[in-house]
Amino acid sequence: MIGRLNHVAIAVPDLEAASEQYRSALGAKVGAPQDEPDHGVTVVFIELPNTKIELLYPLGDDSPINGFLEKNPSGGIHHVCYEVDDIIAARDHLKETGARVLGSGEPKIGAHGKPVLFLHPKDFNGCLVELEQV
Ligand SMILES: C[C@@H](C(=O)O)C(=O)SCCNC(=O)CCNC(=O)[C@H](O)C(C)(C)COP(=O)(O)OP(=O)(O)OC[C@H]1O[C@@H](n2cnc3c(N)ncnc32)[C@H](O)[C@@H]1OP(=O)(O)O
Ligand SMILES: [Co+2]
Repeated sequence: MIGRLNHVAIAVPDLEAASEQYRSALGAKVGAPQDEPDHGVTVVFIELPNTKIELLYPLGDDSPINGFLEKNPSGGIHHVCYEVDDIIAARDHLKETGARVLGSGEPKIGAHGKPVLFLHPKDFNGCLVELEQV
């Protein structure tokens, strides 16, 4: 059911410093910061030849990544995003397997303008999973 790896997200305590490090130390192609108010984060995408890295920084007081950054003050890998063809079919199948779909259970529009959903990390070996319909 899942297809390509769309992105790996890293929560960072300093978005500008992390962007600059990927640009100058790692020599990566780094995009501009993008506010995602529906998701409570500001994101910076880094284009790699085979996938993307999504740097995440909290936006607003009730950002879903506040708790993660409190527990991991120097940042850390926050989620992986897999592509699916049909997010509603994927969601319904996953619910049948007992996986918890986060939030309202309805897809939201993600940073690429496409529907996304999140699955509880405790149901996936401690790894928060995002699904994106492509
Ligand atoms: C823009 C968009 C896009 O790409 O298009 C995005 O990516 S938006 C990316 C940001 N949006 C999201 O993450 C939306 C989905 N996330 C959520 O709903 C939340 O962050 C949860 C995953 C439910 C975590 O909520 P909260 O921080 O309140 O944590 P909690 O204290 O209830 O956590 C319950 C347990 O899960 C662990 N936990 C929390 N976040 C985790 C993570 N990212 N990876 C692995 N484990 C994690 C905690 O350490 C804790 O474990 P222990 O009990 O063992 O200590
Ligand atoms: Co993401």
